[in-house]
Amino acid sequence: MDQSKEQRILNSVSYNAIKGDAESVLDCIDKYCSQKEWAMNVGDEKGLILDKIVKEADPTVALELGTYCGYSAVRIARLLKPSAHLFSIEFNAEFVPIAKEIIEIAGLEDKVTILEGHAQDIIPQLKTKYNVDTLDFVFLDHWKDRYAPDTILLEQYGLLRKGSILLADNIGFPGAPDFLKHVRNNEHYECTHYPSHLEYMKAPDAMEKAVYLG
Ligand SMILES: Oc1cc(-c2ccc(F)cc2)cc2cncnc12
Ligand SMILES: [Mg+2]
Repeated sequence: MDQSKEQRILNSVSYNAIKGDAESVLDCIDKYCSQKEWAMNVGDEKGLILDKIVKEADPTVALELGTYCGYSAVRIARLLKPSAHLFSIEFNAEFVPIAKEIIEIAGLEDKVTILEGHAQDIIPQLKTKYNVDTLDFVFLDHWKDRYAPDTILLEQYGLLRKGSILLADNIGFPGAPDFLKHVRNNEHYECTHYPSHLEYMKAPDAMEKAVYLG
């Protein structure tokens, strides 16, 4: 059976990246996806915004919704302090082993736990099954119509604390209007908009930071 695009991305990383070197894994994926096959990684341009917010948050416990090939998991985990951990939720069973392998090539397997399933099923288990207290940083990069309901779930399950930082990808395109409606003009959030471009393209996109105020 023909290989998938995601398997071809893994092949490229496995062949070209330096084992244990997260930067080289990111560079390899960005090179492959800008020159060979477009893929929905957050990419190098929006990746710099992600880096900035992760450094600002300096999270002990981070959550990512939408692992895909593990590009943003590597991007986030490479910045985490020794005691910190990233949980990443992915529902597509084909992507999970590929992401695991890419994260391992980056040498970050001890910093990242990939949880396979739908966010709406896993978020309610984070405290009980995964011993999470509250989340310091959340990167939303999964189905755009799930940003708002999953954010509400995070609130309802007491997973956000005063100062928890949410960062959402694709606010410009494909867009997440319900999420913006929920966090903007909401006394419980302080929002900041970051205009950028769609990964590997000239088309406009944007990210939104929403700090939970308690
Ligand atoms: O960053 C992203 C981009 C796109 C996307 C799709 C089609 C298109 F034409 C342009 C952009 C889809 C995504 C789905 N999940 C997470 N991130 C995504
Ligand atoms: Mg995205």
